[in-house]
Amino acid sequence: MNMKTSVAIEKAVPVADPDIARTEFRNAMARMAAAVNIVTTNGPAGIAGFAATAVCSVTDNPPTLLVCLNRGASVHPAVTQNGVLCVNVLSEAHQDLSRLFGGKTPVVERFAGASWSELSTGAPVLEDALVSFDCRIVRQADGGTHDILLCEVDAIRQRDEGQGLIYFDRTYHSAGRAE
Ligand SMILES: NC(=O)C1=CN([C@@H]2O[C@H](COP(=O)(O)OP(=O)(O)OC[C@H]3O[C@@H](n4cnc5c(N)ncnc54)[C@H](O)[C@@H]3O)[C@@H](O)[C@H]2O)C=CC1
Ligand SMILES: Cc1cc2nc3c(=O)[nH]c(=O)nc-3n(C[C@H](O)[C@H](O)[C@H](O)COP(=O)(O)O)c2cc1C
Repeated sequence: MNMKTSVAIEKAVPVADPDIARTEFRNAMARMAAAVNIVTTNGPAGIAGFAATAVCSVTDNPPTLLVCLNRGASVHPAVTQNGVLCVNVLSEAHQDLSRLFGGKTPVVERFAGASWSELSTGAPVLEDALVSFDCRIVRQADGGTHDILLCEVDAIRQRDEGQGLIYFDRTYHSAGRAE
């Protein structure tokens, strides 16, 4: 079969200028679809939460996730000092909530946008999240501008209905079935 594609394949040229490299990297990352989460924390350093796509599974033994958090984010001290966090996986109904937690908005306004409960660590659990992973941060690695947080899962709450929320090409999409 003669299958033609209309995809332009460009030669990979290493970029010397770090600003251009950052822009190219971000433009490339914008083509990588990702699930959207709200990562929350609570404890002695206060309540906080932020929208996050840099979240993934590490191992199931013990169940562990990683979360990459920008060191310059206003939420950084609260998350790292509390040592606990909850990864709340968003549904398609949560676009506005994701925008609220995506930066700049004061913490009180962020949490006023939805209903919350808690599981074992005290980190806020979004009532209608698709799934919530309540975690303790067990290790922190240096990722340059970001800290890579290894998080052991203490408790999980999930619901069966609802479609996922996907971030792709800098816009939100619903994660329906492909077929
Ligand atoms: N991992 C991260 O820290 C992410 C941060 N953001 C922030 O949200 C805002 C809006 O982002 P977009 O509309 O998607 O446009 P954008 O051009 O800033 O980002 C495009 C893509 O690049 C990646 N990215 C962006 N900033 C990054 C960073 N500082 N470190 C590592 N990867 C990064 C993400 O995959 C993002 O979807 C920006 O301020 C951006 O920095 C967004 C997504 C992920
Ligand atoms: C869709 C989306 C995904 C994001 N993913 C991450 C992420 O994985 N890690 C991160 O540190 N910041 C991420 N951000 C940015 C944070 O949500 C934002 O910096 C955070 O809310 C703190 O902002 P503040 O410093 O204004 O409080 C993301 C933003 C958006 C809109």
